[in-house]
Amino acid sequence: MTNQTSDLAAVPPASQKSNRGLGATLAPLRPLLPYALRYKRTIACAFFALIVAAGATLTLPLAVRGMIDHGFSTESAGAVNAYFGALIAVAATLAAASATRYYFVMTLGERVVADLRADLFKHLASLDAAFYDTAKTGELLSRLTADTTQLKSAFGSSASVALRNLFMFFGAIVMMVATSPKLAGLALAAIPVIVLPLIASGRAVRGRSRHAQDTLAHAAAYAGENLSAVRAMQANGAQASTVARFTRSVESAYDAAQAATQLRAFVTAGAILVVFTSVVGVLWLGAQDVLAGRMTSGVLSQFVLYAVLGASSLGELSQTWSEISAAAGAAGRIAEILAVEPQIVAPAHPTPAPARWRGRIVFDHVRFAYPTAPEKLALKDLSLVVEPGERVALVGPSGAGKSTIFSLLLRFYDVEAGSIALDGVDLRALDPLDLRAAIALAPQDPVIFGLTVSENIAYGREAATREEIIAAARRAQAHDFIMALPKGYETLLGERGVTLSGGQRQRLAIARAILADAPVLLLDEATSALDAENESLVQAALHDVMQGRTSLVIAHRLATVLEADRIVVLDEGRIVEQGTHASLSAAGGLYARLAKLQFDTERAGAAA
Ligand SMILES: Nc1ncnc2c1ncn2[C@@H]1O[C@H](COP(=O)(O)OP(=O)(O)OP(=O)(O)O)[C@@H](O)[C@H]1O
Repeated sequence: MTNQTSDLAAVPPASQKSNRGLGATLAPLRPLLPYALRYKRTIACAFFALIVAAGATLTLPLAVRGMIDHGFSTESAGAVNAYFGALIAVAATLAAASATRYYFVMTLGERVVADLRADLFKHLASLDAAFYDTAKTGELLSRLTADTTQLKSAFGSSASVALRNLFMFFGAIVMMVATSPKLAGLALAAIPVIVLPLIASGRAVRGRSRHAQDTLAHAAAYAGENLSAVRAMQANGAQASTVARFTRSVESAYDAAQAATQLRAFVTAGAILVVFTSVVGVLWLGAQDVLAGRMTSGVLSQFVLYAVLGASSLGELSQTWSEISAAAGAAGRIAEILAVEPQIVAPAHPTPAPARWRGRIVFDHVRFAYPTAPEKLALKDLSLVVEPGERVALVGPSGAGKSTIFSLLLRFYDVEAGSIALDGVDLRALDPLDLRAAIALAPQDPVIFGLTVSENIAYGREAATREEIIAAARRAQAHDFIMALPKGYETLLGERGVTLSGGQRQRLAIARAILADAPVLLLDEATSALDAENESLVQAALHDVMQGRTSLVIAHRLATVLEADRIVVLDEGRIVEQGTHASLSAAGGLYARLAKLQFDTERAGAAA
């Protein structure tokens, strides 16, 4: 199979859509709405708390005014206590409402993101081989984790901060008008002067920070890819160049972020200057009114407090706006993945699987090209019948199409022309789950998961009992080495556990296949030479697992081809010869040449 090469330069340019309006920016968040709407009660509680908190904040200036106008005068000394008491009450309400809002809003964010992550992974698991031929796992992982985390902050804190400030802003304006229509009119006239440049610069900031985010995501994907293949990187001596390339992309992410930060710094300075100049200007006018006796100092204080509340809400709004639009970007990326339709799905009315398959496989004039290389046929008009219980060895030079036969049988891809049938049922008429349950696969380099030995053997068959697992391991000649591991069947394998040798991994995969007890066995023999002991153990295990099953083996060993009922020789996507080892050797064709090359070396290797 081909490996996807990674290249930072090949990454598509960041989506630069900085000139979008409010609706367009928020549109990508819409698919997430159903997730939030599942929790209507939480939303209602958060909303209620939000209104109470905003209301409490807005009454503060009223209390302050009363305090200034009446609290300090000797004739109403008793009012002092009342006003201060009221202030405390307002503060207590504010505290309780803010805490409640925080709790419900954060809960909602966590809940929505947990649901979304689960759905996204379920969706990713359903996508087919063609999708993964081109997808970058690093980027998918970053969408599953980083993008959803960004959404959490949007759904949680940012949305609630934005809503609170929106409430506060309009509340403050209403109260300003109520306090002094004249001053309010003046202050409102200043708003466009403040807001318009803010909005314009906000767009620029957003564009730059999105660029920074995208650059960083690609750098992360690149790092992920290289770390997951760290041995290949080190073995090829590519450490220095990989590090240099990663450093370069991190630097360019820094530059992009720096550009956004600079712009934001200027915007902040400008905004503060304009806002405060306007407030001071209005205050000066108000002060004239107070001096002329047209207004009390308490009313002026109240007005100023509302103006400050309004202005700071506006400031916070502009800040959360950039966070929310970043989250909209993340939502857009997630929505893109959720929109990918799996190509290999069960038909509307799948043919039910029989209680027991016989295991007759028919390839009928199959033509197939991989979606990533549509012009290059991997199988050309291939026809092959494998009878129930027959053991067929597939032999052929590299790239002949042996693994492709396996992928098509497992229906990782659909054929372009012709058909494949199991016991007379076209694979496309079956539910892929039923089909795959009928097939056990032991690949050349079996994947060992970061689970215990017994969980690895029972992978995909969680219901298997301990006895069944041990019986399978015994038949696969794996029991003895497993018992020699530190914790036997409970030993943790994989990245954070014990590493197994090639022969041990093969036998574990064979145990997995035995436990699966499927009527069809697909086995890709390891090409790497095993030591004599492992070799004979693996052969014995294979002999056992092939009993009574239809077996297709990509054969690399003499012992395997000798044991096969039939050898099928493939070349360039076609069957060129069929027969037994003896007949094909005598025929002097491709098989004879391949066998001489490969098995002579094998004998020489065994003799050495
Ligand atoms: N995922 C893929 N995308 C595109 N082309 C592929 C893919 N996998 C295999 N091919 C191509 O299809 C052809 C058949 O490949 P296949 O892996 O079936 O050969 P093979 O006989 O199993 O070879 P080997 O013994 O080296 O594994 C080759 O030309 C290969 O480059």
